[in-house]
Amino acid sequence: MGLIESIKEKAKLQLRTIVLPEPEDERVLKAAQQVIEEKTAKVVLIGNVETIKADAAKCGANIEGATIVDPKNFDNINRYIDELVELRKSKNLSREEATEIMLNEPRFFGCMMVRLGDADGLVAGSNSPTADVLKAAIQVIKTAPGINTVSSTFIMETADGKFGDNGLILFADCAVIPEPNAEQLADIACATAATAASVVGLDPRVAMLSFSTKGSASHPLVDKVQYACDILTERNVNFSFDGELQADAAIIESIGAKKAPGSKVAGKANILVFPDLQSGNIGYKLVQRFAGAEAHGPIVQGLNQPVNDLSRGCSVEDIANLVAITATQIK
Ligand SMILES: CC(C)(COP(=O)(O)OP(=O)(O)OC[C@H]1O[C@@H](n2cnc3c(N)ncnc32)[C@H](O)[C@@H]1OP(=O)(O)O)[C@@H](O)C(=O)NCCC(=O)NCCS
Ligand SMILES: CC(=O)OP(=O)(O)O
Repeated sequence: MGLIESIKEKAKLQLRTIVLPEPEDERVLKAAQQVIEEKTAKVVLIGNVETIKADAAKCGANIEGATIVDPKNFDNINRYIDELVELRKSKNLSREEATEIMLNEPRFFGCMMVRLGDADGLVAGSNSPTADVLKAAIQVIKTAPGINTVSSTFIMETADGKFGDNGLILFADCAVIPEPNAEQLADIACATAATAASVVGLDPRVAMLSFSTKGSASHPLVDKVQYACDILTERNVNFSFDGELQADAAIIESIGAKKAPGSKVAGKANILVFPDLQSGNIGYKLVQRFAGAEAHGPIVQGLNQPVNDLSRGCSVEDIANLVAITATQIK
């Protein structure tokens, strides 16, 4: 059974409730139909009931079985507004501003459904930039206890099975932190190792990427990655990691052996931690488009409850797959 099939089997057993706050996008409506048919989750769509039904009819999506929640006609709206005012007290958010957000920003409303237990998780981003989804998630859901850093990972399913574990390899962070410092890079490594183990069932081998392998180049940017490795050593983490490594040394056995002899990770990494968001985001899109890899995510890490983002270039299948992944992240 492939990765997504096995995740869907797990999701079916739990039948969680997942919010899709962007039903104005016909891919979301078609994905809702697929999720309902595959029974991987219960679906909540946010918006005006008549509009959503008309849009679904127009694009031929059968969304029977989905629950439609209209914030403008929602019994519990005052509770949601009060909660947002409380959460943003330190930012002096007024009740009027909170009301405006809850009525008109479905990603915030959807995150509040999750926070207050009216839904289990949320998937958005097909019709909005990542920053909009992340802001709603970070402000409403917040980080999990003891976690400082929200980051993300893509599960890359490469076609020929040569890289990672039978073709499965995680890339991080490709969506959240533009310029991570060494501490944040170490947090990204820890979070991605946890996702690899819990969502994909991998034994993590983390390569901390750079344009240098083991001191082959000198630059403050290389120092940052080396320092992140020192932090991981200090933390005494329970997974294999090595760095700094170039990408070829991380994934090609013969090159890893030449550039980083004796490394437990070089040549066989199944997690690549990129040094910043420029390299991470560009890197995942090139592998997805040039190599035809499936890119599942970005799976957001470090939040107290699961909210996952999509690329605006996603397919109906990508949305349905991420709904299943989200459903299995719920504890
Ligand atoms: C993630 C992102 C939206 C956060 O921006 P921001 O302006 O700091 O967001 P907010 O002001 O809503 O943050 C709310 C709080 O979360 C904190 N926060 C922001 N990013 C965080 C992170 N990665 N982890 C933990 N906390 C974070 C902020 O410091 C802020 O704290 P405060 O309320 O105590 O002041 C921003 O870093 C971003 O745009 N990232 C790039 C997204 C992107 O374009 N990706 C490329 C395509 S996928
Ligand atoms: C993750 C990502 O790059 O999202 P988008 O393509 O929507 O910017």
